[in-house]
Amino acid sequence: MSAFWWQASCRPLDPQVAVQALQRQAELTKPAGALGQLEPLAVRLAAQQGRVRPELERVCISIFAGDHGVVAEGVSAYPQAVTVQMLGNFAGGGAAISVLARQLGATLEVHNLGTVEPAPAMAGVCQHQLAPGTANFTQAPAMSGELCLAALQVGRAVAERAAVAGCQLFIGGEMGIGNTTAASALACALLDKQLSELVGPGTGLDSAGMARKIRAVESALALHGQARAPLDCLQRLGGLEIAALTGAYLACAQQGVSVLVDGFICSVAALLAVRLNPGVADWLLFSHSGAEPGHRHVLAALEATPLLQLGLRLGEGSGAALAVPLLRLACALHGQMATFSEAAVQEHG
Ligand SMILES: O=C(O)c1ccc[n+]([C@@H]2O[C@H](COP(=O)([O-])O)[C@@H](O)[C@H]2O)c1
Ligand SMILES: Cc1cc2nc[nH]c2cc1C
Repeated sequence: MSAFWWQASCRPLDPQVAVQALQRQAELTKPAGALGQLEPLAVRLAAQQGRVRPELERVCISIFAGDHGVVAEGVSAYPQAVTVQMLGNFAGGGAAISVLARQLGATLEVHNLGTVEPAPAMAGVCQHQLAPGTANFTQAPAMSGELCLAALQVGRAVAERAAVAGCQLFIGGEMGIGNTTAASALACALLDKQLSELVGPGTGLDSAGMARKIRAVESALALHGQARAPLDCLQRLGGLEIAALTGAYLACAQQGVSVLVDGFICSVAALLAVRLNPGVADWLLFSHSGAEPGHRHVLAALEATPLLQLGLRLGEGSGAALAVPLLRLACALHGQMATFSEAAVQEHG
């Protein structure tokens, strides 16, 4: 018996299907390896789905939102009120992720974990309101232990519902003014890297803003620097939406649902999930390497090979959504291309 839910085993990949899918790749009418990263991607999806020809019909996108006390340090180019305001935009269909979800035929859920201004009841937004955002972590832990566990649990429940609904690919998105400061502070605590490599402009800070953001992360690390255990780091330096994402990734891996990870903040949540339960790594696919400078270091720590590099820095799950057509096409190629013998094409020179 595991002491905590997140320590329970993740679903194992299907090794026999992996071998069969690899064999099929070798028989398709193309030079070996010519489809580059798309080949291991299709094989990985096959091993995750337990079917030699995987498919990605049912894509589920869940956005997690929360406010951050650290915005009091002047660390974002945008006001805190944007977090709540964007919830309406997500549900109303006008946000980037709303457009992408429609184009992909994906489901889109919006979960408000907790904002300073309580969000008005809005159709299409699940209001959890666990707390009025986090505390300013330059002065106190961002969350109590209980709050952190409650936020993890929201993500877990969302992922478990997605699994029951037959979701074949889970995309977590986030919205939270100030959350790149939290993600950078977490990356500093979790990785053996210089702070200057892990703190960036987020939504578009100028140089004075960057100086304030660096000072805020330095103060946070001075206060909480002893934290190394992932859950302790999350509680002290994280955010409600980051905790929910972490819980969702853990539960997806336990339920056997493939995950497509979005940008910098989501990648930090993925790193936390893998540190809490290494079996999660088998279920993670990485969509892109974005503009925030810390992102590539977090991806490197996860030994991730992201599919796209488009200079994205939006969040909301948008980078992951943009990579879905590529995943679907990788599955179509893997499943529908003719083999050398089927097409009567000579295999060897
Ligand atoms: O996903 C990313 O890589 C990313 C990079 C920069 C900014 N963001 C988004 O911008 C917000 C955080 O930026 P900031 O400057 O307020 O910390 C938050 O809502 C994120 O979704 C997202
Ligand atoms: C407008 C806006 C939209 C966003 N979506 C995710 N983060 C965001 C930050 C801002 C400022």
